[in-house]
Amino acid sequence: MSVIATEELTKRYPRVTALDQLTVDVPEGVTGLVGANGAGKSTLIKILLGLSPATEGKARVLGLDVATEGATIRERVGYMPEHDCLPPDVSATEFVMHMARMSGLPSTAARERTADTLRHVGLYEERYRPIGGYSTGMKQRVKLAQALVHDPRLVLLDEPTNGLDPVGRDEMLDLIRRIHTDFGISVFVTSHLLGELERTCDHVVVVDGGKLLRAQATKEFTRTTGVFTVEVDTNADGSDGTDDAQTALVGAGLPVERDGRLLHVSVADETGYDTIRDTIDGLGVGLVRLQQRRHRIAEVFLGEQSQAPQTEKETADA
Ligand SMILES: Nc1ncnc2c1ncn2[C@@H]1O[C@H](COP(=O)(O)OP(=O)(O)OP(=O)(O)O)[C@@H](O)[C@H]1O
Repeated sequence: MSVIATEELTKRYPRVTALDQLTVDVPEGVTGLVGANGAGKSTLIKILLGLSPATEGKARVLGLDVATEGATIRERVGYMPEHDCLPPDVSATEFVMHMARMSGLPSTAARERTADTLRHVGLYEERYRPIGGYSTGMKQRVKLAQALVHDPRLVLLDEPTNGLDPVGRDEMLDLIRRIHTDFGISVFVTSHLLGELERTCDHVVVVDGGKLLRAQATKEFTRTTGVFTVEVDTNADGSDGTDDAQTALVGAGLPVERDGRLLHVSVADETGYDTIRDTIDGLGVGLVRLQQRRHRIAEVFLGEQSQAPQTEKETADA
């Protein structure tokens, strides 16, 4: 069953069309919504929560119509906003407890759920300190906790890794994955980083300029290629075995591209794998790695997009 379904969804602001006839089905599981800044991701989330009306088209969340059933959607869905929105003077426990009570949980249940949820997101003793003194990573965890505290069926997370360092980002991505594996809650998470979604999501939806570019299972994006990566050990006399392996593979009729100690070997069919293995075996050199390459999501977009969402490398270079 779809947790989100839109049909020709359009949102026009006076000067810009933020969403342009977007039709997409989001299944249960973890789904990433990727697009460059301004692609329309936050606009879509606000429409899905029933907080902003669409100009044209329809959308349903958990089978509910966003135009008429916004309040029920917000009862059943958790939302983690992109921007800082936390009160600095209260503790995480007080804030998340307040949000739990606002969602209708009785006081004892709210207290228990608050403790469980803060533990799940990795906030322990710090949960009693005022939020104003928290690091960005801790604040992101509080925002995540308040989205989960009322045990929703679906959470919408808007750029949850924004402002985090690489370690913080990995921890957040791990937490997001576990929201689904541990609790069975579906996740719809936005990012402008393709690499993040590749690791975390079962499905990826790509938008550009408010239009749908692709919606696919992650494993279809990252399908295997006909290229094997080969790495060999040093020879018995201590010399690098890569030269010999390259010569032997080329001699066996296989096209080889060298990248330092790695040899990328293109094969036309299944017999190519056997040829590589037998050729290296014939050399008597140790095989360290023989691995079929998979497409990275970012590669799928090369040449396909005028303004591709950023890869992690592009962002790091910026
Ligand atoms: N309330 C608004 N009034 C006018 N234009 C808006 C409004 N909200 C968004 N826009 C415009 O709509 C487009 C899509 O914005 P949106 O915030 O949905 O993009 P986004 O993909 O979430 O990007 P970001 O990650 O930068 O927030 C942008 O051109 C933005 O300037």
